[in-house]
Amino acid sequence: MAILEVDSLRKEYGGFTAVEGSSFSVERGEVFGVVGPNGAGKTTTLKMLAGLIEPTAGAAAVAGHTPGEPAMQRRLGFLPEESPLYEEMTANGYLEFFADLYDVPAEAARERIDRTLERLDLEHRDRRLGNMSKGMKRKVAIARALVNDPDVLIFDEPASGLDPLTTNYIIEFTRELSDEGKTIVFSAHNLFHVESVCDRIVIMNDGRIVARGSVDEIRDAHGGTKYRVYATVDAGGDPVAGDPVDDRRDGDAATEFRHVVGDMAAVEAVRETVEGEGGRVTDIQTKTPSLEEIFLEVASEPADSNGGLASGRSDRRTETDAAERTDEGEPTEDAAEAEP
Ligand SMILES: Nc1ncnc2c1ncn2[C@@H]1O[C@H](COP(=O)(O)OP(=O)(O)OP(=O)(O)O)[C@@H](O)[C@H]1O
Repeated sequence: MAILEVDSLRKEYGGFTAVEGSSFSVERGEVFGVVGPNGAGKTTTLKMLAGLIEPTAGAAAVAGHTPGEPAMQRRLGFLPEESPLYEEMTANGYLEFFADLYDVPAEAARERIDRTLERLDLEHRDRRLGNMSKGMKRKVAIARALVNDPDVLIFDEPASGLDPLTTNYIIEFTRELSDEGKTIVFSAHNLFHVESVCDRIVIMNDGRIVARGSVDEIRDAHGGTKYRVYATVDAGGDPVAGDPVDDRRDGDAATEFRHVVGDMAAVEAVRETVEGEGGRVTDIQTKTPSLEEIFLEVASEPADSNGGLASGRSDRRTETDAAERTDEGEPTEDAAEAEP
């Protein structure tokens, strides 16, 4: 059952469209990744879900509530990309302060804070936040997002700029939270982590969703596994009956080449051609594209508003946006970007 629904979200800043036609839903207990290059619209999307900024058009619902409603805020934990903390406070004092804001009874708050900081392996809890390392501060910010024991967590770049050990800790912690039934939506640049922890993802580019699904589904939709067939034929022979090959080395006695094909039937066709020329296949290797390779491919292609790839790139500053606004009502003003 979907706990988070996003329907045709759009966000404009002045004449600039930062997010356009964004629709997706997240099931209870899922880890859902929002991926994309710098400026793709990830933070804007997450802020709209957290109720920190108002969409220009479209709607979102978290556990049945509109972002920003007090009932939703109680069920949501948000970790902003930048999380300035009150430098003079200790980690304990800071987290107790936020627990109090959420009306968590003092004893329950103490237990929750202790447990979370223990799991995050945060030492020196009575050290001033201003004297903590970047990684320690990030852990405190994560603990703050959990202080109200939310069902849904929205993490914007939870491990950005941290060392590999701390990063792994945070990614592992995210996985544990999901195992406990929490729903997590997070954005990240590290695609290896995204691939290792996310059930499903959307890839955004230029404000639009350009691919969606599990990493495997996206991989299949973008060519899936490829087969590299290495073969040799006598010099002068025709390696694959006129098909252009990807790599070819002409020697005095033989021509060696590599041909990349998409399925086993094509592999067999190459083999038959090669053997028909008196040559032989010397090796066959499978090549599965990494999420990074797919990302680079889709991030350079235009998108339609449904998350499929389309033929025409939309200009994010088009006049047609103005026409759309007239149909859908006046854009609303941004809510103040305050911390929740
Ligand atoms: N308050 C704002 N006013 C005007 N433009 C904005 C504002 N916030 C974001 N933008 C623009 O909207 C676009 C999307 O920004 P957003 O921060 O959502 O991207 P992002 O995918 O999170 O990028 P990054 O990976 O660099 O954090 C960018 O071009 C950005 O400059």
